[in-house]
Amino acid sequence: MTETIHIGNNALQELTILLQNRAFHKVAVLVDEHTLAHCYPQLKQHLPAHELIQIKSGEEHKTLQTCETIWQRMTEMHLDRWSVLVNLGGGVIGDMGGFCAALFKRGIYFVQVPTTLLAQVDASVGGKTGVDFHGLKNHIGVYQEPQAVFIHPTFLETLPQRQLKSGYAEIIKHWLIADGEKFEEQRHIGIMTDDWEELIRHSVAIKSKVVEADPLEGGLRKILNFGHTIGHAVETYLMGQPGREILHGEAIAVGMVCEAFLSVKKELLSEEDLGKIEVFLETIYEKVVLKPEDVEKIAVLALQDKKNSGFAINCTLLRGIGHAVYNQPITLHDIEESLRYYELL
Ligand SMILES: NC(=O)c1ccc[n+]([C@@H]2O[C@H](COP(=O)([O-])OP(=O)(O)OC[C@H]3O[C@@H](n4cnc5c(N)ncnc54)[C@H](O)[C@@H]3O)[C@@H](O)[C@H]2O)c1
Ligand SMILES: O=C(O)C(=O)C[C@@H](O)[C@H](O)[C@H](O)COP(=O)(O)O
Ligand SMILES: [Zn+2]
Repeated sequence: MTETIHIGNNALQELTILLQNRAFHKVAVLVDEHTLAHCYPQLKQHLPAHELIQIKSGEEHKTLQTCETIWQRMTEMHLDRWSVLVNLGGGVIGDMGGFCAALFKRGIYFVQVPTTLLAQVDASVGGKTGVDFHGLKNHIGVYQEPQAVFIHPTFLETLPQRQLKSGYAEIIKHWLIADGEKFEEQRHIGIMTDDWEELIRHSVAIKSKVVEADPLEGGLRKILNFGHTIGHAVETYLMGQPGREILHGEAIAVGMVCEAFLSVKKELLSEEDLGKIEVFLETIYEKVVLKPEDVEKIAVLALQDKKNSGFAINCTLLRGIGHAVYNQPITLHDIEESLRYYELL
């Protein structure tokens, strides 16, 4: 089933219509402290009677422990199987809220109301839900598509610039795997764009088409994971180093440089295209400082990647800008070489 996706400043009206039509027994809204302050005041005008579940923001709270808190609140509210959880937040809220709804009483309904650029262009679409496990990214989870997705670009007005940039990395990823012309056009504009809605629609269209073709990531959907084999390893490794944590999109930007480097090494991508990708990403993201002693510890984390077959690391690489290829075998040595390449840039 492909979820219904509403994009635009009438999206919240569409949410009202859905809730009226479906007449869910109970409505609960999952927020963190920032979305409670910045987004909930506008959302609540579009909701029937409902209750709030508030959790702390941040990747470090995307855990089974937080899920227990959410499930306890859902139990206290006596949510039944005809209730709905409205996830008002970024990818952490959406992934964890979707996971909690999918497992509670073997599954209640949920809808995504993404409030970060990253969630609006990527996380809210496609039904990947879950939590981190001892730092391993999305190690525990299920595929469960929401009833619908309501993307309200106005929510981005209160999003900090660093978070905006984090989401922009997933937009760049979509161009690199599926639209080389868009990459070529936008790399000269950069993040100064003020027409987020057009870029959101373009990204959602790319992701939706891939998810519709391969919802459970048997093959093609792995292209949406470009930059993530190494990006997730970097994100996990730095998450465990107090003061060195980086945002998901920042880690994926590192991963995209490294996996583009390996695309050249595997004679898929040209040196010229690697240069274009590096220059564009360098103009947007601060260099993530990696020390020589980090490299081997980061590389081994890629052995847990969900695209792998046993201990064989299956990476998504680029056959050109706008053309991704999945299930490309790489080694720990390849990953270490790519990280050292990044380190020396
Ligand atoms: N399921 C998927 O397909 C998918 C895709 C991409 C990323 N993800 C996951 O998404 C997570 C990252 O999501 P994220 O980047 O949205 O981070 P996030 O959910 O942590 O939100 C980022 C920060 O912005 C705050 N915030 C949210 N909306 C705001 C607003 N409108 N105004 C002001 N502050 C606001 C949050 O409180 C938080 O502090 C990662 O865990 C990643 O693994 C999932
Ligand atoms: O939807 C997908 O498929 C993606 O790979 C989107 C990614 O941007 C996202 O970070 C996803 O959560 C990563 O998936 P995972 O299976 O590597 O945890
Ligand atoms: Zn991602």
